[in-house]
Amino acid sequence: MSQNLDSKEAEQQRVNHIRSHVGKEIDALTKHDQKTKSEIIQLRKTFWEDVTVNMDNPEDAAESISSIKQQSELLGERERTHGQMDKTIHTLERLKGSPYFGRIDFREEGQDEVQSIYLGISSLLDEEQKDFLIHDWRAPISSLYYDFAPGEAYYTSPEGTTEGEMTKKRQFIIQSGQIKSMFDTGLTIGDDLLKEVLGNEANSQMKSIVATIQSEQNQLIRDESSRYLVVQGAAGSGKTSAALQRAAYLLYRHIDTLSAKNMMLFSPNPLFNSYVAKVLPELGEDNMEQTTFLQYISKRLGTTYEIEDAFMQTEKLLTLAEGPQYESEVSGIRYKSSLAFKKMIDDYLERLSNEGLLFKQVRFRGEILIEASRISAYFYSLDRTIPLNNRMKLTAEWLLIKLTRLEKLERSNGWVEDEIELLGVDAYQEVQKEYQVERGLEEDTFDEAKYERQKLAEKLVAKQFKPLKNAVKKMNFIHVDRLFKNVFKQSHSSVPTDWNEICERTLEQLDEKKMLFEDVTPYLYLKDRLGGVKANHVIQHVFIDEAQDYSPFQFEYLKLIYPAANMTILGDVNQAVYAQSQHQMTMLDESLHTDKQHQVMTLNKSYRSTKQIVDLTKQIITDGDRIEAFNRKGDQPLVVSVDHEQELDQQIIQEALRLKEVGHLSIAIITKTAIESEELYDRIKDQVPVKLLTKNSHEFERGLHIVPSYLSKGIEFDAVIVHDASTHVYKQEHERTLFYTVCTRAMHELVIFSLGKMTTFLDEVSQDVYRLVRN
Ligand SMILES: Nc1ncnc2c1ncn2[C@@H]1O[C@H](COP(=O)(O)OP(=O)(O)OP(=O)(O)O)[C@@H](O)[C@H]1O
Repeated sequence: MSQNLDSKEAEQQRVNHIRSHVGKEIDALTKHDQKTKSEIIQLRKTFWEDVTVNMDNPEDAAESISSIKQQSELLGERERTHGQMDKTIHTLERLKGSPYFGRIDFREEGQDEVQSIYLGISSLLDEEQKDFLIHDWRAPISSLYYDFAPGEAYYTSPEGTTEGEMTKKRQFIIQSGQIKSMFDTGLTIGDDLLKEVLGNEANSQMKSIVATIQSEQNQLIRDESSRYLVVQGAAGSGKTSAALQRAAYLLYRHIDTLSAKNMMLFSPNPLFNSYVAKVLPELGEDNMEQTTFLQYISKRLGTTYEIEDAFMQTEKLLTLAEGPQYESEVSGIRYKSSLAFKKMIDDYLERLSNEGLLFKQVRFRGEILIEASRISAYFYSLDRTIPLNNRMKLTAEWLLIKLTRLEKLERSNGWVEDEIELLGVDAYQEVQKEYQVERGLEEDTFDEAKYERQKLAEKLVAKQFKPLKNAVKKMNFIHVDRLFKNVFKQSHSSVPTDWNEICERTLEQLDEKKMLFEDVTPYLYLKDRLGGVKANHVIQHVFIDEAQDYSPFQFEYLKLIYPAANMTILGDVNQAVYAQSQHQMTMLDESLHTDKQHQVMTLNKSYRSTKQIVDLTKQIITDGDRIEAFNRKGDQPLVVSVDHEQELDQQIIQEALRLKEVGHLSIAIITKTAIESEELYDRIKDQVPVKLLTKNSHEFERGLHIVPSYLSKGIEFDAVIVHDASTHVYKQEHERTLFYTVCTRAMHELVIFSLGKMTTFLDEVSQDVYRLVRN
């Protein structure tokens, strides 16, 4: 299509041409897809007719298995094609509605011709499959759009760096195939478009930012220079958004080797999981696997312990009054999250390598089959130069051989005979069938009754030994629980001053089969180092959002369980709300990321909130000067002080109704703790339609919500009402980050209430940036 495309009419014609092209592709693909679908239905219907099943002898059985395999491979292949086609049709449909969002004209150095490049969520070739009608936003050349204003520009690709001149940069808003607006810009990404996007009301689900990615975000999205990319970004700077775009970028770049199944996102809570769930599908990609640290550890720990989760821990600490108990609990949490504690466990493991390991007795039907001391003797008889976990594997193999021998002996024990008598008809029939098969092969040399007795005994004992063998395979013969307790019973070369109290509290909990959140990672670390790491080699890329909530110990542990993975680690030290991360080294700490494998980036520009909100929130934290607000205007935040609780409730309700009235679709009343949320909910639920969000909430819709502070992490609302920012609620220095996190959830309006005197965190904020109302 060579034409002068400067006018809106000409651009619209181009859009029409693309739409018709896409329409034809959709029709062709849909036809093809329908054919594939019918084939799948047919294959499923006739699956068993098309395979030959004959189990009469081993050769026939092998042939049958291969025939079933062939048939299921054929079906699998068709199903994959169908899935792929569905995905492509879906992407094409999106292209039909909005084919692209940007255009750049670029003249490569040494060339006369100016190329027009249109950027969309996926690439599209013309009829002859020669020229790109649309370039995928992730293509190397598309980087020009995000990184440069018109003028000299360059991009890098696997072939090297291409320099040239960008002669035009145009942005489009195209909806349902119509150009709603288009404008040329002299900037990197025009502020107008961004302003328009950011000015919209919040959605209950995050959207892709593909049309307005900022240059510094683009660096983050495309960086592949290191194994660990660490991003410290201010609240609302687009860390989560950019991380999801990055996932889409990596999937595009490594299409042959990387799929969504090879990626994992660790997010702060289940609510957040659903909040971000639409971004990748919107970009035409499958969602990666998502989990929270709690979900991961709960799966690993099973039900032996009642696990305290991070929310319970936070709730406990937030409700504890300042005093010695608080100090001592926090000190324990911090120590157990540190690399010093990891070193203590490493030293302990070193000692265990030579002595002190504890094993469980192997018991069967109430009797000891293998004494723990025998297992220990075997373990320590092995060559000590072999690493501990390998010796443990050898011990497990030895145990399995021993169990197999004992299983054979067990068959002639009296109980077996008794239980055979009690077996049902099915068991006898099964053995008789087997008898027929084997007799068929070996003629008449079989004594049927003897055969039956032997087989039944074999099966019966095998069934009962199976759990034992499985337990051995899972390394359950190691007494991890007692070994973990011993960490807190033994002396160590260097311990924190309040070590005795830490030990006492930990042992008390463990004895009650309760596991404190801060003990979970060290416990799993010890377990894995003893019994062999449960490493996941499938995951090639791990995204950790809200990384300020992870300790250095957790970082080391995640590296251990995802040994093949690169990591994108994103967070904001100013939003550290858990005890393990406040005024304490976190996974984000630069000192952990000094070698070549690590790349650290910083995002200081905040896009979520209006300039007026950022002007206030940046003054809450100590190093807020660095934060720059995107210039989007709104009302100054409102700070309202009231004297009585009932009055507070009424004013909150009125304010919520006002915010709704002015058109805000999602409004959150954020309390400090979950208890406060519940209490407030009970008090006002009959007066105003409101929903309560808890740690078990998996989704939220538009409307008015009450949510505790730490669950609002990572998400945003059109308007936020801070329930009570009085000095007795946000009082202690460590609650500053919590207060900052809460206030930064607001996009367009922020209202801060206080029952009585305001938190001192607001004393440091200039009164020019908010409106104060005293009742
Ligand atoms: N380049 C961009 N274009 C359009 N919107 C953007 C851009 N960058 C960020 N945003 C918007 O800003 C808001 C904040 O983004 P996001 O939640 O990714 O920030 P964050 O750094 O993860 O925030 P926090 O740490 O406070 O949770 C979102 O609404 C997002 O869509």
